[in-house]
Amino acid sequence: MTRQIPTHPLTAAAFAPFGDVLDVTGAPDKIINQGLCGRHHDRATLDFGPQGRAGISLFNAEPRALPYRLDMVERHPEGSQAFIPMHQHPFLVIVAPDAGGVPGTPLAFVTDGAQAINLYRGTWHGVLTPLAAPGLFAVVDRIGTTANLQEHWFDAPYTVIDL
Ligand SMILES: NC(=O)N[C@@H](O)C(=O)O
Ligand code: NI
Repeated sequence: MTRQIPTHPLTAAAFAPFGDVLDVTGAPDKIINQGLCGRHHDRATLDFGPQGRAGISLFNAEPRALPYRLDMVERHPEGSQAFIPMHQHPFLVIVAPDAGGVPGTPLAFVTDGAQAINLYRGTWHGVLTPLAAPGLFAVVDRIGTTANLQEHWFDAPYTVIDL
């Protein structure tokens, strides 16, 4: 039996060491557009390093299912990476603390369908993992010509299971 990781509902507090959770649950910072829009202002710590710039890409990813086999996590040493769903389906978010240059034990979260995430620069994470179709996401991350990807393949896979 592989090592199992339970999923937990995504909360800003639990995710705080790894990145930002973006949602509109709290009061907006500003009411704009003649009172017809609440602006939840500047909610992510974006970072693209001295040799990068911000880019917006659209991902059309294959949905996965739980239990989910986790073989690898990666990180972007030169920039943050935000996953903004273009739908209202929950998606799987896997992160791991750094343990001296390699990932520690991963943690798994499931969003509530109305959350986006922004991974801090250098955070170990699983790749974008939808749990339903369409797996459409806007991704805000670093565009640059220098390397920005470090992968870590586990000696033995983990299995992410529904809590
Ligand atoms: N490689 C790529 O563009 N995406 C990954 O970084 C990911 O985290 O999904
Ligand atoms: Ni990534």
